[in-house]
Amino acid sequence: MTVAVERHRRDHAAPTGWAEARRLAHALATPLPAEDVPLAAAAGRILAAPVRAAVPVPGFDNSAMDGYAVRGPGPWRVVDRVLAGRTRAPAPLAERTAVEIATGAPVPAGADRVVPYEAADRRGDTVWAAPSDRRHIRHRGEYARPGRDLVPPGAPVTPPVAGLAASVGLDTLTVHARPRVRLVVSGNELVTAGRPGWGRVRDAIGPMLGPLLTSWGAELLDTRTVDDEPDRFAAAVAGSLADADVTVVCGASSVGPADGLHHALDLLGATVHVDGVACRPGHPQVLAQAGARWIIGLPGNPYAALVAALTLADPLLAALAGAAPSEPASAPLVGAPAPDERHTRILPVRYAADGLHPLPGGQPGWLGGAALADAFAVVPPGWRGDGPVAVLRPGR
Ligand SMILES: Nc1nc2c(c(=O)[nH]1)N[C@H]1C(S)=C(S)[C@@H](COP(=O)(O)OP(=O)(O)OC[C@H]3O[C@@H](n4cnc5c(N)ncnc54)[C@H](O)[C@@H]3O)O[C@H]1N2
Ligand code: MOO
Repeated sequence: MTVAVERHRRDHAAPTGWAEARRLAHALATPLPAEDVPLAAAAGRILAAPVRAAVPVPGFDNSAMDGYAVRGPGPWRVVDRVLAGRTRAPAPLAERTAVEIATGAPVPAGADRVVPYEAADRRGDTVWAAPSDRRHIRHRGEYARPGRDLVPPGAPVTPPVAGLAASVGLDTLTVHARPRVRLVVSGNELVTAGRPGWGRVRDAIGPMLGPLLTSWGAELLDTRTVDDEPDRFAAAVAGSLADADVTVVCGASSVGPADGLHHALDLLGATVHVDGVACRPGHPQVLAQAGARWIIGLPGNPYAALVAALTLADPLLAALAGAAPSEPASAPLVGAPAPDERHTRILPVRYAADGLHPLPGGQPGWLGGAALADAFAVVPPGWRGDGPVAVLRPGR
């Protein structure tokens, strides 16, 4: 009870505005150190150093078409056939000769252009073609020279970035470490499998947040369940800090006698940056820091937990991974909710031709609306149904 009474006093502090909470969660954190990782493992990470060409691309003058490499005015006598994959240069072309050539094969020195098959007329060993300005030759280093920076630090490693890196001779990329995250799910009432008996509640947050945090770039260390006894709960949070950059706690963030997050943060001497956010649902959310470690407290109601994760976990993980804050899209909202002067409301919505339509089933304790949602509309305080609203899409 002492815990609850202390909390009531602190709870008079004004909550942080939703947009400000989101901004703080990104602005307060600095990126984790850089590491070199193989291309296959780099997708989704954020570059800590530029992608720098190690070799010229193309690596040698080569044909952009299947056809004939020719020299001088035609007709030309076909003297050889050059396919891709050879590692020695073909013999230089003499005047009025041609080689049959494949796309990507090295063009012999002296060739003026490549005549595609479609533009060529071959009879026996002789080939004719109309004059043309199109050369169809890709020159060594025309796309990139060694040492050229192609993608800047801070950019995400998309599949094309990985492909580009391979094309310029790289096997690894220098990226920021992934934030190591642990989920601590608390509640005496929780069960983690099967049909909950009377008085029991199935944990819905662990199965939702694990994949969500991973989609935001986290390396999920594990999910731990812990009961509500304050000292055991505090020990679980303290223990998690040993190896987790971010400990996400759910179901202990409010003001009740069993809501021990603030007690745990006091014992840790943590700095609390956000304690309550002016949004519905999801107001009992916490962002705290103990040294270089971060603690996020999410409410126990599952939809409220999702909203709070969108508010604090998404931007914090982005910042630790070295990514820019995600800029929400915006779209008109059709069917205004009742005005709320003080809170930002986060609604599950479906896209339609005329805009976003709120879905039923957005109660704090129920994921029915969220499960069918295309996205989540952010309705600012005092919104009266005019103009577009910001839209969040989990799983960027
Ligand atoms: N006097 C006040 N009471 C409450 C307030 C308040 O401001 N003043 N806020 C309410 C709001 S809003 C929320 S949200 C909850 C948040 O409470 P906690 O974060 O401390 O969470 P619990 O009390 O443990 O649980 C709340 C609710 O959610 C269920 N739950 C918890 N964990 C899970 C889980 N992993 N999966 C599914 N369901 C879960 C739990 O059984 C409770 O029903 O506080 C309100 N009270
Ligand atoms: O966070 Mo609570 O209702 O706002 O579920």
